[in-house]
Formats: sequence, structure tokens, C-alpha cells
Amino acid sequence: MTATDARTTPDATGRAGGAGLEVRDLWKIFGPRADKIIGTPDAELSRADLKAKTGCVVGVKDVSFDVAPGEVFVVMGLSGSGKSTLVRCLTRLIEPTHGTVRIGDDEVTSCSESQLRELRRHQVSMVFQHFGLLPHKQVIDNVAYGLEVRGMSKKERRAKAGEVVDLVGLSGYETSYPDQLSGGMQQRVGLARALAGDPSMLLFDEPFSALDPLIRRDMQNEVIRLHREVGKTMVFITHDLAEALKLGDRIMILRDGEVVQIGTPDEVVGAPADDYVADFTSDVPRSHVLTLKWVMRPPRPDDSSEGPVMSSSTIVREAAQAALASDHPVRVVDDGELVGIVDDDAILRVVVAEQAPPGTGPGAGGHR
Ligand SMILES: Nc1ncnc2c1ncn2[C@@H]1O[C@H](COP(=O)(O)OP(=O)(O)OP(=O)(O)O)[C@@H](O)[C@H]1O
Repeated sequence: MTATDARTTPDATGRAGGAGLEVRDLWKIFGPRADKIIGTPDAELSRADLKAKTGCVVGVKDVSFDVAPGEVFVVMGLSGSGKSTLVRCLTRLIEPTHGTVRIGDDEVTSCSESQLRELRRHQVSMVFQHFGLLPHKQVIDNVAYGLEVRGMSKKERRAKAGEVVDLVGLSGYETSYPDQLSGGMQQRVGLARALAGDPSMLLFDEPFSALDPLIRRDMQNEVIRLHREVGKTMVFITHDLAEALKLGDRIMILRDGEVVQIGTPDEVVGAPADDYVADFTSDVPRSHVLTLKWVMRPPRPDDSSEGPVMSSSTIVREAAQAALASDHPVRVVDDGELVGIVDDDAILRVVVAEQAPPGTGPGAGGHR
């Protein structure tokens, strides 16, 4: 998902698709002498034991991951798992206790204060749950605010803001004030404001959790559409698995500040790393997420060569109709090579499992 659009201008690095992110050995421990804990046996204590012994709380514990330019990377976990702390450490709104963060060519963890300001103004934008709009400014000026801070002329910034207002579907509301807009529309202003400066990365911290379910769905679709149009790298925090599965190219699941699993949606659902992830994913309609890769079997010499041909990344639900309508099993072909066969009953097992009690269907354990 790295499409670009004529409206997108290249970022500071000359790319339109966004910057990559590299996080290594990142820790955030809140409390007294937190930096003395890393590397000692105390660092291995559970969160509760460490708090009891030292008064310190582990927010993020030894987290490493990479996000590719243009990727949508979702960070998911229950309340208190460290999502907000992690995302704030990426631009040092919270100072990490240990570890390195690189965004594009910048090593964030060794930037000076002025370099950090530049990075936050030009490279990385954040969208929060609380929109943080300026109530006395019109939509257009809220969107243009970051450009104003950068010193762009009024004419130029209004022109740029007009473009992104259009991009997020708010044309006609340029002169409205935030309190005249619904929650969903206010969050569109938040999105437009984040996009206005052509950042190479967008960080979303539970931006839609306060919205009604239907509006929330619209906004998720909006993010998918915007991503197709502008192709920015996105790191999206949520505690909602359905949102994570819908938006993420990959998902990182946190528990008590630690990484439990990093994988594509079908990997997280098809091969949960442990019971914690399995519990999370047990209610997911598997046919909506699992791909043929998870249900195919190796080809046999006596298999029919007349079945419908599909790639292993086809979602089971999308394959079901053609597969069940055919008298021959599906031939799974990747790059011209026959890699597997999907029989009707493999499809039915997934579909029927959706009616079964959670956790009892195929794939509820860890098959890979
Ligand atoms: N300033 C702070 N001082 C001490 N502990 C903190 C501080 N900020 C966060 N924590 C603790 O760090 C842990 C991770 O919190 P964090 O807010 O990052 O989790 P979260 O996954 O974002 O949760 P939520 O979804 O509720 O926002 C929690 O145990 C929290 O109590």
C-alpha cells in the first residue's frame, strides 16, 4: 500500500511514500533512578514486583521493531500495555530510558532539542483521540496552523490547507468553527491538520475511540482511502482488534510493555503467539482474515488440474463462492507455481467455525 498521488509533494528526503522507522531495545521506566534498573536482575521482574520493590513502573520493556516506508503498522494491546508511552517515545514527547529510534535518516534518540522541533514540525505528525483543535479558529486556519508556525505566508498556507480540507472530504466547511462540527468531522480536521505539512510519518494514538461505531467505521475507511492516496508511513495505536485487523499491514501486540507478537493480520489470527493473543482473536470471523495460505494442503499427483486458480493471499471469504461453485478444488498458484490445493471442506471448516463457540474452531491453536 504505497500509492502516491499527484497532490502529494515529496517529503524532506525526496520521497513521497514516507520514512521508515527503526526501534531498537526501547525501554521506558517511570520512577526514581529508572536508568539504573536496565541490565540488572530487577529488569526481569514483573511489572507489579518491580513497582513493589523499587517504586518504578515499566511502561515499555525492551521493544524492537521496524516499520517500512509506506507501511501501516498497528500497535495493539489492552489498557496499560504501554501503547501511548511507546508512541510518545518515538518523537520523545516522553524521553525513553534506553534504546534507539530512527525515523528515515534521523536518529531521534540523539537529536538536539532544535532538531527534535524540526522533526516534529516537518517529518512526523500526530493525531490524538482528543482533537486538540483551536476553538476560536476556523477549520481552514486550524488545518493551516502548523504551516503558520513554520512561517509560511498566509496565502500559501491557506492554499495548502484548502487542498487537504478537500482531501479529507470537508470542502464547504472551511469557515466553520470546531464546535459547529460533529465528532467525526472534527477528527477529519485533525487528519487534515496532520497531513497539511506533508509529513513522512503519521502517528495515530487511538484517534477514533471516542466516536460512535458507525462514524468510527467511516473514519477507518477514510484512513484506508487517505493512505492509498498519500502513501504515508502510519503507526496506529488501538486497543480494538477489529480496527487493527482492518487497518494494519502488520500488527504488534503488547502486554505489560512487552512485545507478544508482530505479524500480518492473518498471522496473528491464524497463528496466535500465545493464549493472550489467542484470547484476543478468538471472536474474529476467521474467513474475513485468513488467507488460502492457511487452509491449503500440498498438491498431490491425482489432483484435478481444472479447478479455479487463486493466489495464496486471497482471503478465504473472497474465495468461498467460486471455490464452492466449482466441481474441482481451488488451485493455489503463486508466481506461476502451484503451491497448494484448497478442498471445499477446508473452506467450510473456516466458515462453519464462525458459528462455533469462540476458540473451538480450526486455527484456534497455533498452526503455522
Ligand atoms: N507518567 C507516568 N508515571 C508513571 N507511570 C506511568 C506514567 N505514564 C504511564 N504510566 C504507566 O505505564 C504503563 C503503560 O501506560 P500507557 O498509558 O502507555 O498504556 P496504554 O496501553 O496506552 O493504555 P491506555 O489504552 O489506557 O491509554 C501503565 O502501567 C501506566 O500506569
